[in-house]
Amino acid sequence: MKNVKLKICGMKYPENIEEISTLNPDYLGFIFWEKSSRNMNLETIPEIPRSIRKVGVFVNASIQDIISKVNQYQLDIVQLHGNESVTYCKNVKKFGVEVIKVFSIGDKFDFTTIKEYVLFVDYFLFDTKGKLPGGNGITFDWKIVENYPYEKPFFLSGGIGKTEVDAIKDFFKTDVAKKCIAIDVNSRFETKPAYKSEIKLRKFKKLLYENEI
Ligand SMILES: O=C(O)c1ccccc1N[C@@H]1O[C@H](COP(=O)(O)O)[C@@H](O)[C@H]1O
Repeated sequence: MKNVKLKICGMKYPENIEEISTLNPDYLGFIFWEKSSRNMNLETIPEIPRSIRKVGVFVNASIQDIISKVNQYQLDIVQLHGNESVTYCKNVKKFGVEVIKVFSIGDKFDFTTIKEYVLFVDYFLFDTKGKLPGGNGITFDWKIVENYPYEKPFFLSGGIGKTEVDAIKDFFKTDVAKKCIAIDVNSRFETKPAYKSEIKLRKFKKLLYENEI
């Protein structure tokens, strides 16, 4: 049994945060990008179990802004979803948070281009290249990830919904999946922007479990 972790991203509404927390995901994500319909604008995040790690998602933000949000919302992890450099990641890590660096994948991807990041981030996250920096709701060809050459663990993301369960199952038969620590879901589980369906997510979690993913 692989027991992959689950990250539910793009949370915004207090009652929905509390409701989705009852599913005990491993990570809850909050978008800090003003142009997103999921932009987080609450003063505080409601109390959630400590076992659920809070991830702040940023797109080319200033380090100052990141640090202020980490302190305000007690974020455990920072997800960098823009063109942040290796030096930038290194500087964010100095503040004692874990760093997820995102790379968006198109028709092909040269993993040698991200080698310099390996020493300075905690995880990679592979998302689909699209019109928006993230939250495009479309999948990419996961076969590309089979060429991933590093040991650094990664999150698999981009348009994942219930219809991807069979593909996820197949992906977890590949060698590279040993390095995939989490499945990241977002727009495909929404009933309206940023509002996640508890029923759909519960079913998805159950399907992952039943398929021994
Ligand atoms: O969701 C957004 O609005 C968003 C905006 C800016 C950066 C990242 C964003 N979301 C991230 O995108 C991925 C994939 O989402 P989806 O499944 O394709 O909807 C996810 O990691 C979100 O954190």
